Amino acid sequence: MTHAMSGPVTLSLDRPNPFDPPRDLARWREEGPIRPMLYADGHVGWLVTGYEAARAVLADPRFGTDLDRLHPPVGGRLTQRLFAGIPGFFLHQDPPEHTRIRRLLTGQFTLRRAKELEPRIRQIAGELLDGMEKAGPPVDLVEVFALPLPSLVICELLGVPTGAQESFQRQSEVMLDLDSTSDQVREAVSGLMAFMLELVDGKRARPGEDVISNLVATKQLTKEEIAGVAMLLVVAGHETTANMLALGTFTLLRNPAQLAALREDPVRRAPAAVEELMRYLSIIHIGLLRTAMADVPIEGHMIRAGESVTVSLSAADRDPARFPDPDALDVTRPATGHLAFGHGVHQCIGQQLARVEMRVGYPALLERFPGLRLAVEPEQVATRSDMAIYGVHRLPVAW
Ligand code: HEM
Repeated sequence: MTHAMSGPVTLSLDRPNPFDPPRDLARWREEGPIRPMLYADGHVGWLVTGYEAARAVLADPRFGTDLDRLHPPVGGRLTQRLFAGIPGFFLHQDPPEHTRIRRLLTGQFTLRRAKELEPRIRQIAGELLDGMEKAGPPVDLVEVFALPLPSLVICELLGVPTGAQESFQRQSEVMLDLDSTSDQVREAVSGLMAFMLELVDGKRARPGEDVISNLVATKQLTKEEIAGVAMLLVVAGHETTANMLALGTFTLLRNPAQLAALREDPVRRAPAAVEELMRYLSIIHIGLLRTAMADVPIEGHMIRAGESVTVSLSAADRDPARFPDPDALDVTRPATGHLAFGHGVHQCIGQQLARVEMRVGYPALLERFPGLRLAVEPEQVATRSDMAIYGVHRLPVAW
């Protein structure tokens, strides 16, 4: 149904229900797939809420991701700005620069490569769960499992030597700590960058079988660019997977019928459940930011060169035109085609790895703790509605 649209809307990040997209998005999507929106700096850009329109924008090379041109839709600053100027940070580069770097990595992030890592991921998950069992209930699932799992996998991927893992984790912890100030994060970013530069030197001297050594071997990137790529992999692959593991577990614990369906055959049902949790939760909270680099007509609107566009993945992934009964969590539905990993040239390069981490992580957790439950009232679980990536700050659980 199409209603007459009023003036530009203002995006709220408030979620009346912790598992549903921010307020108003569903209503706005009903009114149309794209609409004018007031940005934090006072200029009027666009908000995309419909699935097809979201795909169209993300697939269109006339929309760019250059940090200098992006404007925050809400809040005073873009957290991404902390990474401005880091060479090799290709998430915020447009083709052909983006293509030059990304194509050197794609071969290392295939499904086959992710599957090869599966036994090691299973082992890491098992060891973390041993620690959790030993600690005894209650524990914070984020601290003991959801965050260290992707963190250790990234160490493995980048070939961070065992002795240096602690220093790496200390630096990335500050960077990812939600209570860190901008100054602390800035300091951690430069600390981690220094760590990465040293790591690249180490790999030049003693190559291994890891992403950094492989990038060094291509001889196509500078040392700084390789360190920047490594930095991006840490930033992009850490909090995202961690939040999916923790928020996904919270979601399952609050949907007992769905949890029971997954528990019936966790390993076989995990792949579909992971896709559905990805769709249902679509954790990139604000959405993906783009700037039009030319005039582009979309769904009857003309987006002018220079205007900002925010693509709300959480609204698109609940579009009833694409997913029947979209607000119902159904871990057995075919949810593929969701946009939670993005779409187009920037579509998540780590998606197969993230999938394996989740397909291993959820069943391992559920099988180890058949009585897993929240250790606090659900209302007491603090959600990250103030962060770029949605999730939970802590998830106290018992069993
Ligand atoms: C559940 C976990 C994850 C989610 C929800 C997620 C989501 C996303 C999304 C939506 C994008 C597109 C951003 C855009 O178009 O502006 C993206 C890009 C990216 N992701 Fe992921 N991601 C996850 C896990 C990972 C992992 C495990 C890694 C690597 C180890 C990773 C590395 C990257 C990189 C490097 C990019 C930039 C790609 C480019 O610009 O070409 N992600 N991710």
